Amino acid sequence: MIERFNFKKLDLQGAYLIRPFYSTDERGGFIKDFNIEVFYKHGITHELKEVFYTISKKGVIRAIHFQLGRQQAKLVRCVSGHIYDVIVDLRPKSETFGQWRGFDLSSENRNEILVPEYFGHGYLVLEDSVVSYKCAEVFYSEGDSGIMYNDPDINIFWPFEKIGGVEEIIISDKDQNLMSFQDYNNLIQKWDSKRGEYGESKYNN
Ligand SMILES: Cc1cn([C@H]2C[C@H](O)[C@@H](COP(=O)(O)OP(=O)(O)O[C@H]3O[C@@H](C)C(=O)[C@@H](O)[C@H]3O)O2)c(=O)[nH]c1=O
Repeated sequence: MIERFNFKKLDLQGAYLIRPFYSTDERGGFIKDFNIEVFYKHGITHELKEVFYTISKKGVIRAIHFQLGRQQAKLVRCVSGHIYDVIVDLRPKSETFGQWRGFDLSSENRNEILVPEYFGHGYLVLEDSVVSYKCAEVFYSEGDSGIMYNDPDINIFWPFEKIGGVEEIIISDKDQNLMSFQDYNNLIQKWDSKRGEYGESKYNN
């Protein structure tokens, strides 16, 4: 069995749901989740700069993260287990600013999400999981930032019932003290006046 790469443009402009190349035979399976030429053909021209993996127990929530400065587009896939993955459009000039979309990513469905620059990203772990990231920018610790997973303005519907309720979440200290969407809006205003247009150029910090 051979399944070719498949790219689905999402309604948050610049984001994609991608099914990797997959083939199976009597030995097992073969998955290719990135190929520069195929991605280029579909208009995704990010340079791959960094790859990392996170390992999480059921109930872990990592959200909603982004880098302030040195924007980092990333290709995210759950290589083992099952997560509920969420992207949030944080481009102030976008028609879908502040909107979120959620996706089941699992080793079974093999789906991956292309998270564009200026998006927030996070996930809830529904089964013990390993998640892979292929990033178009390196990690920039000074710019490491995020918005609270339960921000009332963004209002993400996390499937907490699948982990036994919200009281079961496992969350880092950092993620319990992230900014609100309102704070983010205020921050953007400051950037606008100090550094020019947000959303159209990469910052060099
Ligand atoms: C993300 C990252 C973290 N680190 C370090 C910082 C810290 O000491 C340790 C763990 O970092 P964190 O707690 O921020 O890891 P984590 O909460 O898994 O952060 C990740 O969450 C998801 C949702 C994303 O989208 C990623 O881009 C990233 O922000 O690893 C790096 O050295 N390089 C990296 O690229």
